[in-house]
Amino acid sequence: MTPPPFWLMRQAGRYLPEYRATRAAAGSFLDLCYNPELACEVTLQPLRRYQMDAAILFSDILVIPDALGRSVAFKQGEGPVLDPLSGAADVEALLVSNVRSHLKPVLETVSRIKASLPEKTALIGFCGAPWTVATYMIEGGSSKDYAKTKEWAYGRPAVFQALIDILVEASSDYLIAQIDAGAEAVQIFDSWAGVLPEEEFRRWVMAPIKAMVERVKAVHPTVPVIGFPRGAGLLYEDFAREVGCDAVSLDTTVPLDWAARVIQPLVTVQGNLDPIHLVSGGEAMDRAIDRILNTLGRGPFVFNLGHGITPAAPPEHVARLAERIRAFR
Ligand SMILES: Cc1c2[nH]c(c1CCC(=O)O)Cc1[nH]c(c(CCC(=O)O)c1C)Cc1[nH]c(c(CCC(=O)O)c1C)Cc1[nH]c(c(C)c1CCC(=O)O)C2
Repeated sequence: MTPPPFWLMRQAGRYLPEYRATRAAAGSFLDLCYNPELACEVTLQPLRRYQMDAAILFSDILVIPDALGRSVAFKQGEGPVLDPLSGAADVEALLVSNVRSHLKPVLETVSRIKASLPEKTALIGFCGAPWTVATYMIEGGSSKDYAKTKEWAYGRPAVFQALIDILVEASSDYLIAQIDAGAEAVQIFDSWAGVLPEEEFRRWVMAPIKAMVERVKAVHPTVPVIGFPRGAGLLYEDFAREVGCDAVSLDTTVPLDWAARVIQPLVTVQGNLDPIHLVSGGEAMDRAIDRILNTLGRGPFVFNLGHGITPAAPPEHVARLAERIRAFR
């Protein structure tokens, strides 16, 4: 047995003092996302400490609404704040043709990272999935219940479909451009996939991601696509079977034995250490890491967290995690 490859969602971030220093020098969070030199620097920071097997582009899923002409801001302690879409007229006014030129700095960041990475380290590009990005655009930020977005999806499906179609096209083009610039795999983050009933999950999570995978594969057939339908529960199986992703990222709640038996025969699995184990550390973290390695580490597997690392994780716990994965035989 060789140790599985690993990287961590949000591996560049506030738990690292060097990130906080660069972030403070950059101005706003979006300024950092659009500054190729500094975005490349923060992408590489966690790799210098922990030598992950992959780097993930430093950016955010909300650069797409920003590129489409919606106002996006990140307020200290509040998370993202967007000017919420109010209806069909706002959807029609989205600046679809603006996306590639607006996101040029991000593509330059990709090229810079690629040029700085050793050959053996993979570069992962990413974007948000249409459903999750739509929730931010309609709610105007984070949400507890996604009520407005669901009202659009259930009660005004034609308008909602028009928005989803725009996001499918813009996001696939963006992923293709990231691959053109040097990304060697891409991940589609559907962080709020888990709040929908079955029928709507198929329509608003599975179908748009399937359309995106088809578009990306038409241009780059061999570049792996990782899907992350966080919270999909039992629907992880149909997602893995039907959407066309090469790998599926498992959230923290997915039972390991079930994943080994049902999902791993279909696709490569990635996951799923609870990020809070990285905060509490100690023997409980060690046991959780070992269970994941022992259950999933003998099949096609990438070690990761079940969601993004939190600012409270002590960097030495991440070092302990990296050591433990590398010691797996
Ligand atoms: C839902 C979502 C967002 N962004 C993202 C998602 C999907 C994954 C997930 O569910 O966590 C994805 C994302 N955001 C960021 C990355 C960078 C790459 C990485 O290291 O993984 C990635 C892949 C940087 C970031 N994106 C953000 C930060 C923190 C901003 C800061 O430094 O002040 C970072 C490092 C801001 C952000 N961006 C978003 C929120 C809700 C927030 C505020 C919450 C927070 O502050 O952690 C939207």
